[in-house]
Amino acid sequence: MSEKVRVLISEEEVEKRICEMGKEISEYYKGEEVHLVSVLRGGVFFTCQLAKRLSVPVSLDFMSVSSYGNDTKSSGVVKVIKDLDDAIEGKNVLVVEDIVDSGRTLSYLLENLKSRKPKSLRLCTLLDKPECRVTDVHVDYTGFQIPDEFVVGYGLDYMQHYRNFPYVGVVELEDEAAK
Ligand SMILES: O=P(O)(O)OC[C@H]1O[C@H](OP(=O)(O)OP(=O)(O)O)[C@H](O)[C@@H]1O
Ligand code: HPA
Ligand SMILES: [Mg+2]
Repeated sequence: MSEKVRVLISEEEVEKRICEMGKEISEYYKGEEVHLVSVLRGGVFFTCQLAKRLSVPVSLDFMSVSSYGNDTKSSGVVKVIKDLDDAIEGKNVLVVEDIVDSGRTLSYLLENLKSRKPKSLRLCTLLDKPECRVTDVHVDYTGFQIPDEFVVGYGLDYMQHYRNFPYVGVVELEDEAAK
């Protein structure tokens, strides 16, 4: 098997949308500070781009969770690989993710963070696949709703590849033997 990547959302579209999201989020937190919790590894590209578009004071921390490993299907088990460095009690926490798919990762993570008593807790995702949800997750800010296709780029990987692509693309698997 080899794979091809078809562009789904161009670099220009992604960056234009992130600017819009930055304005909306800055408006919401006006007069307050926001503490971004970036979800490694996938969320890091979107976090950097979004953070540059926020006009309110920003602080930043990272948490690493994983449930896909090298598969295109969720294992169903969310593993914490790295916890936050700092406490979030009393902070306005905005979780920044690349994608909400089955919802398992974010449902687990939001419950986990809620128990640490932040002042507020909201979720921002670049991509959302609403039709794939197996667990309810409330998303406050969505960049794009996309269909049920496995996507890469802008932080998202297939077998750890393509995270650095500046656009969002769909992975198309090609059977070498069928050629
Ligand atoms: O809604 P879900 O079905 O839970 O899927 C979404 C999660 O899956 C991916 O992470 P992954 O577990 O692949 O780890 P990674 O970010 O390190 O690639 C993605 O970055 C989200 O965190
Ligand atoms: O569509 C996807 N692509 C890459 N990683 C993912 N993790 C959940 N859904 C996806
Ligand atoms: Mg992830």
